This record gives sequence, structure tokens and C-alpha cells, in this order.
Amino acid sequence: MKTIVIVGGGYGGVALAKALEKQHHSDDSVRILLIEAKSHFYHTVGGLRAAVQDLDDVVFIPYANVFTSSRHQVVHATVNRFDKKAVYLDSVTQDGGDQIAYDFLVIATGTNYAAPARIECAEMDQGKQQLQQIRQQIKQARHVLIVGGGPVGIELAGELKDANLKDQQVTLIHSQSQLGHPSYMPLKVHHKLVHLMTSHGIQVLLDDKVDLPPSSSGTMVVVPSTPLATSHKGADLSSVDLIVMATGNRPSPQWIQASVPDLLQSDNYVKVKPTLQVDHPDFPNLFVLGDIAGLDEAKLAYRAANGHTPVVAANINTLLTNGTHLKEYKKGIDIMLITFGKSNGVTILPWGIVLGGWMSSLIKSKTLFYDRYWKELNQPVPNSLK
Ligand SMILES: Cc1cc2nc3c(=O)[nH]c(=O)nc-3n(C[C@H](O)[C@H](O)[C@H](O)COP(=O)(O)OP(=O)(O)OC[C@H]3O[C@@H](n4cnc5c(N)ncnc54)[C@H](O)[C@@H]3O)c2cc1C
Repeated sequence: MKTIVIVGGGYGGVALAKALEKQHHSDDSVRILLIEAKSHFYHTVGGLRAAVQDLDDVVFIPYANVFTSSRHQVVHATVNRFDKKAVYLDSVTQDGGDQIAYDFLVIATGTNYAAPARIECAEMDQGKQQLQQIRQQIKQARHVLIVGGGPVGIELAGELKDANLKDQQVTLIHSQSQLGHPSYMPLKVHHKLVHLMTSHGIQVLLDDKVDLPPSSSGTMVVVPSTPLATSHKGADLSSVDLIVMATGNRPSPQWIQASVPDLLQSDNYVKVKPTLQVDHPDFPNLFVLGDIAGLDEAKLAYRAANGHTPVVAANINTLLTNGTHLKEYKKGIDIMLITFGKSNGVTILPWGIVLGGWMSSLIKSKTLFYDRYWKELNQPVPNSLK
């Protein structure tokens, strides 16, 4: 029996688990174990709307049906470290062990986002409580300051606008003169988004910064204990009573650092070869996919699931059957969809093509792919989504 261990049941890990099960459908010499720290899949892409609207029964999706065969399993545990033979867990599994031997190992542990984009709680009940608290804080706030004008900050501004909370003022502050980053956001998109925000009464402060209370580091939602000063450029922020951090995602590589520090680049992403094996001579059976892979590209769920997954699945299959010719990953075209509430947003395509609100709403803003991921996890779609 060959064991394939995937660490991380996010968009990439789940897609790979399903692809491998399909590939080895009638092959009972292969066992797939998906190890995930959370008891449930958290649909990050829809997380910001869940901060203003009760979507608790929709945004957390059970892992129970990921596999159709009982030979394969989702293991609810955190991997603390690994070596050439096994992964070591923070808890004892149903089988009574705290380590799992592998023949192939896949790192799919993504990057960290602050809540509510990502609720990191291990158990669903705690996660729901955290979301409820965030919704309450947002509802009570009279002046919300969003720190960060990348896709998460912009999408959150759109959700706050849709929530239409009476008398609530929203300010977005961004340290650069252009929203997002010029590598993926053309100037015309920047102008369109600034217009969308300001025309909905959102104050946009560009090329400006604010001194934050120390408690804001690492969390998304902070109630300042003393009034904020003005921004560096002099905007009055003294009435801000809720700060929401949207300063991007970061890898949390502690378990890799504790295992094989050489695997990490200086920016803490994993060194990877075009075959999506890690770039380390001692680990030919170790693969990496999704956000944590040190690839020079926008970090996107569709890329993890549709770009990386087929390459990793094919290469594991080749090595399992003693083949030598491995596939190489080639980055596809960049497509980015940024919502602005349910009925607006922008879709950025290659060659400078930008689609506006109607099309963006049709593709993403309206539904945030909720039903798609219930289906992806082989779960019946909740009635509220039908
Ligand atoms: C608001 C928002 C909107 C977005 N919209 C889009 C969009 O429209 N389209 C798109 O393509 N992308 C979108 N993204 C980006 C997308 O969410 C990420 O690219 C995607 O989550 C990456 O998938 P992944 O599988 O690499 O990792 P993740 O989805 O981050 O999953 C990693 C998993 O690993 C688990 N884990 C971590 N460490 C351990 C460990 N040591 N042991 C066990 N388990 C562990 C975590 O609990 C997590 O479940 C959006 C992101 C945000 C925040």
C-alpha cells in the first residue's frame, strides 16, 4: 500500500485529494490522507460577506464527503513537522498514533489571512462565534477604518456599502498612490475602483498611513482604546471606532522551518521546481501546491485547483508507476475578479481587458461561488443557496 499525504485541505488540497482519488479509483494499493487543522472547510473567497451578513451555515463546509471511498480519509490535526518518512501531528488520530508514514507528501498549507477572510479556529462552533462577534462589532461601529487597499480591503468596503448601516462612515487608507499593486491592477482599474468607492460615500486616502495601536498586529478587527490621531497627511481619524486590517496574506512556515529550513526561500515561501516537487535533492517525493509554493504569480484558488493540481496529480502517478518523464507547470493567464458588494466589481483579464459590474456580478459578486464549493466537497447544497 502506498500512502499519499496531503497537508492542508484548502482549495488546492481538496482539489488534489479528489483528483488523486479519481485517478486511483479502482486501485486499492493507494491510500490518500488529507490532513487539515480545521474540522471544516472555510470558504475564504466568501468570508468577507460573512462579516456583514449571517452566512454561518454556508461559509463553513463539512469535510465528511470529500472522498467517496472509505480507504481514504480526512484527518483533523495540525502537522508540526515532517522528515523523509513521516509527518508528526499535534494530536493522536483515531488510529491512536501521532505520526503518519508517507510515500508521497504534498505541502498545501496556503497562507494566512486575518479574520474574517479566513477564520482560523480549529472547531466550527468557535469559528461561528468569532464571526458573530465580528458582525456585531461592525454593526455597532460608527466609523470603520479599513487599512489596506488591495483586493481584500476593496471587497470589504463593498460589503460594508451593501450592508448599508445607517450613519456608518467608512474610510479606506492605502500606503501607495495606486490601489492594489500595478503588477496586477492597471491604472484604469484603480480609477474605476476609486470612483466606485467615493461615489458610494467611502472616503479613500491614498499614499497615506496611520499609526496603529499595538493590538492591531495579526488581527483583523480592532477597537481602538484611545482615539486615533490624524493620518500622516493630516486626515482626521479621531472618530474611528473600529479598525479592520486588510494588509495582505503571509505564509506561516513554522512547521516547515522546524522540519527542513532549507526548503524555504527568504520570503518564507517554499522553493519549488517546475515539476512542483520541492527544490531539494533529498525530497523527490515531496510536492508543493497552492499559495505556499514559491512561484512568481498571483496567489489564487483557481490556480491552485486548476493549474497546480493536475501537474502534481500526474507527477505522483508517474512516480508511483516508476515513470521518469514528469510534467512541468506553466503559469496560465491572469484573471482577477474583485467584487464591490453583490452587484458590482471589476474583472481584470490579460491584454488590458477589464469587465465591469454586470459581468463581475454574474461571475462572482452575486454568489461568491458558495454553491460551487458545497458541490466540490460533495455536500448537498444548502436550501438557502438554491
Ligand atoms: C477575500 C478573498 C477573496 C478571494 N477571492 C478569490 C477569487 O475570487 N478567486 C481566486 O482564485 N482566489 C481568491 N482568493 C485567494 C484564495 O483564497 C487563495 O488563493 C486560496 O485560499 C489558496 O488555496 P490553498 O489551497 O493554497 O490554501 P488555503 O486555501 O489557504 O488552505 C490551506 C489549508 O491548510 C491548512 N493548514 C495550514 N497549516 C497546516 C498544518 N500545519 N497542518 C494541517 N493543516 C494546515 C489551513 O487550515 C487551510 O485550511 C481570495 C482570497 C480572499 C482572502
